[in-house]
Amino acid sequence: MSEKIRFGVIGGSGVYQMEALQDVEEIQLETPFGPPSDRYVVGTLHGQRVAFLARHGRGHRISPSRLNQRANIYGFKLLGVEYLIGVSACGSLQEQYAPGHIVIPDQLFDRTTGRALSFFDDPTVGTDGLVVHISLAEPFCPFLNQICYEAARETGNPVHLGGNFVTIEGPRFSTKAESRVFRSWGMDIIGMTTTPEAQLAREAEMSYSVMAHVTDYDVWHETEEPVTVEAVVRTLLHNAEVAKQAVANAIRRLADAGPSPQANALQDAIITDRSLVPPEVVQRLEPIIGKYFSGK
Ligand SMILES: CSC[C@H]1O[C@H](OP(=O)(O)O)[C@H](O)[C@@H]1O
Ligand SMILES: Nc1ncnc2[nH]cnc12
Repeated sequence: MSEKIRFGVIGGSGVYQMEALQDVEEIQLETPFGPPSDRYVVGTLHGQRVAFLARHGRGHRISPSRLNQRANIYGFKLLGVEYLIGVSACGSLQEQYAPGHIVIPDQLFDRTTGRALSFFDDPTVGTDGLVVHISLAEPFCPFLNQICYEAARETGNPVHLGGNFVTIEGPRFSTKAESRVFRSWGMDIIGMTTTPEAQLAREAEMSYSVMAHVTDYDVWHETEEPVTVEAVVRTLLHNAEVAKQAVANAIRRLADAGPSPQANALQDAIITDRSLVPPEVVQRLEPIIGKYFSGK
């Protein structure tokens, strides 16, 4: 890959393309983890090269549990992405986060059950022999969160900086009992895809934030109907336009940004004696860990 593309965008429900990209080319990538959700669409926005991927594939064909999120993130890494913005539809668990609002969460709570959560924990692709424990105390990049917040505010749409985002396995929506428990735990918004996207981005040393746009009040609200796909889609049209505008503003604000603040996230995370890590493991994960083994 000759050209380095520093900025990436993953579009979720309702965001399957970014019309603002110019001089577009489509790139099909293969990864050691299999194929990403779709072809990457690379184009220019505010003078920056940006790679866009439809998280569920164009046409929304892949269920949250079946997403090959490792392939998606690995593909962005191959392209050279340092800053990655996810766009996600979410339910609200608090009255003040109303449908149509944007939330830039600062915390993540994992309630998924069956996903591949790490590049470094997969016997089927031969990563035995390398143990890595990243820090996820701050699961979203605080620097990028601030940029996304200001970028979203610029649209004039209501936006909240901070919030606890719970990721459920899906694909079903929650029961009322579950929704009430999440509220009692202090959760603010609910979705199905930010785990493991956020932690894989951290493992890949990218800055990652999610622009979560609220489509519904999940199922806890006394006076609102329980969430349905129909209700989500009704709100999506407005939300998707605001989110795309906010992402474009964020790219403009990132134009002069230095290297990602997460660029050394693996520095203190590799516990295995480096001389014992099998060369094939290093080779398979070269775009992610190569720099830590180049002097081996
Ligand atoms: C269409 S409602 C449920 C669906 O929407 C969200 O998707 P994404 O995060 O990709 O925008 C949610 O996580 C579920 O996958
Ligand atoms: N209520 C909800 N629960 C989980 N994911 C969602 N995506 C949009 N609304 C949602």
